[in-house]
Amino acid sequence: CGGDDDGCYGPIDKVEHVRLVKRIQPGAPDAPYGPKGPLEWGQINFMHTTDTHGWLAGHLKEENYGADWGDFATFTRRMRQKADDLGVDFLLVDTGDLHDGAGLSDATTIDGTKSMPIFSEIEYDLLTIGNHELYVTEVAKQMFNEYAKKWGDRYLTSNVKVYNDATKQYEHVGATHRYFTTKQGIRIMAFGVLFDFTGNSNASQVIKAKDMVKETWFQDAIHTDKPVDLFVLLGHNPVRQTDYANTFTTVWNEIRSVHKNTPITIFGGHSHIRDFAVYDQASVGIEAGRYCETLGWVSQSGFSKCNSGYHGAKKPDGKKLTRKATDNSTAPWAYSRRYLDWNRNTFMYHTSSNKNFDSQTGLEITQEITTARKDMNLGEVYGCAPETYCISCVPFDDPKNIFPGVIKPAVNAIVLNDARKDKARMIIGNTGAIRFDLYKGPFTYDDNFVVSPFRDVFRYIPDVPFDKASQVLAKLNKGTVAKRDFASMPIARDDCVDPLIGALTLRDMHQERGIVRRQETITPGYATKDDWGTDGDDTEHTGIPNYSIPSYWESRAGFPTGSDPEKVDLIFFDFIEKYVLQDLGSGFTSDMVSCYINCTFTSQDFMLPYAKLKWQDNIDNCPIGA
Ligand SMILES: O=c1ccn([C@@H]2O[C@H](COP(=O)(O)O)[C@@H](O)[C@H]2O)c(=O)[nH]1
Ligand SMILES: [Zn+2]
Ligand SMILES: [Zn+2]
Repeated sequence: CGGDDDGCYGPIDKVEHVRLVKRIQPGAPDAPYGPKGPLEWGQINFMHTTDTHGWLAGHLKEENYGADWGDFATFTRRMRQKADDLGVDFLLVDTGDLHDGAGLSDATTIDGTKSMPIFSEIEYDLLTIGNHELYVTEVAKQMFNEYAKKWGDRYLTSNVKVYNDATKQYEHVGATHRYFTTKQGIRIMAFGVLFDFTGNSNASQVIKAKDMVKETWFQDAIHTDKPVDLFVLLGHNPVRQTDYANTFTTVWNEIRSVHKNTPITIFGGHSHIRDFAVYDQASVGIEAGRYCETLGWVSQSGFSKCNSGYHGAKKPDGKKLTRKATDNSTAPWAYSRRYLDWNRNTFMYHTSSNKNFDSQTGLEITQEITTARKDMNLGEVYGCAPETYCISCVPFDDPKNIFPGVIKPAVNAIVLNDARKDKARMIIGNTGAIRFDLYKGPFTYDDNFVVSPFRDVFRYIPDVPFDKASQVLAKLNKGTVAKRDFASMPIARDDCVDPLIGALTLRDMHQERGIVRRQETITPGYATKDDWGTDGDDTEHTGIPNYSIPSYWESRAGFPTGSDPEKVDLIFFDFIEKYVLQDLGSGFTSDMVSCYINCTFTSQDFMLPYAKLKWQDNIDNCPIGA
């Protein structure tokens, strides 16, 4: 086990490369199970990213999601070129949540200082803002002052304003909307709508969708005299209409009330799932998962000289799209959708690029990531985790679940105020603060942020009667704080083949050339079910078990043996302080709450000391395990 070549980490001084997993080379024997067939190109083609949360280095411990931002840059350039060759349109869209999930974005004093310049090297056509750009004032200002300016009218924040220190007013971060004509003549009106988010700092304002649609600029935009061939609705906003956070429907209804037949194509996010929802025969929406695991693909045809300004000449080798949004559609629009696994094998396959895949720009971006990771010591190993612990692949009380397996023992051991160490204590957190599974093997500085990226301060109320404190967890879990809907997370499914894709010929050709090499077994991963069924995943997977977990966890320490204490120190993240106080009930007020260790000790600070304390066995010879 001596470095990145054999798939293992070395000791600290050797871990300095971004490529902790092997680079997948064409035809390599361990290349992951590959895409099922070529993409169906339409007259307009979209690639979609969302909820990247700083994962620009790719998944260093999961080969199937191992491509980095440099590989992605190369892929997007090649796809754009391919679109030009086919004489069709290609638009690249991102729907926000750029921070909070990886060391590259979160290990700097202000989130994003290193990751955002790298993120913005991709030439997106349309972008919008996520809630994670609004929790922290400095981050909101960074978006307003730097990236909104850089992205100009491509950055659509229809219902989000940030306080401008110069004008002393709240102003839209980016543009409210964009009207533009594509290379091939499609005239688009686009909006970018964040769900009705309320957890933002006072540096920003989020206008509720129901109010936004009444605003003059919006009414003017949907009543424009200019011809609109296609509405594009992007948003950090779940596409599924039944999701508690969905406000696309409000905006969609307003557009539809004016434009009965104009197609509306939607790009969503926030719920971290792969999803595709059919709104009506002229409207579909896609959501491209999370954390640089998924790249969403939607293509659309049906534009003609009679119904649009389209003048493109789709070349005969592009496959004609035939799938309508609904079975009984009489509209001219046909679509395809696909969820691509984020790895080099996928990227090479879809660009038929074999050994020539890499581009100078892509390699330079990879190098920037490598340098940034090195400067930030992200590869530094703090311990050797003895097991893999997951958030939801086993039941919540299973020893291999990350909460009983790691988080509770870690806070019990590390979150301790010396002056109060003799007091019994209860620590309560929201499960949503723990963001990713922890893999057996080297636990790096980066992994600290991957597992627990937020700077949520541990606060407490001293000496809370145990009978009151012990009721809080159950009340929180019954309460109003919205729980993420995991309904369409990975599920097992039957084998399936998209009947409309004449894929095998080209695929076989690729296999002969060694671009894709199939493994004997299908690997675990996303097995998505959406409004069109189960044929959306570009690479088939067996699915991963997904157990529902409660919204909150609790851990107890320093309790007397065999009995309950009279009083406890009740410790919790400041992020949930409001709800804890509500559930404690009368007699408990915010002036009773103070920082537990100090006001800078946060949820970013307990995992590294725990790894140093508990996971030192095999530290110099620590293989990555399953
Ligand atoms: O300071 C924070 C901020 C957020 N959270 C958790 O994150 C989710 C929202 O994440 P999305 O990626 O937007 O879905 C929020 O519900 C919290 O669970 C946090 O714990 N601390
Ligand atoms: Zn997110
Ligand atoms: Zn979000």
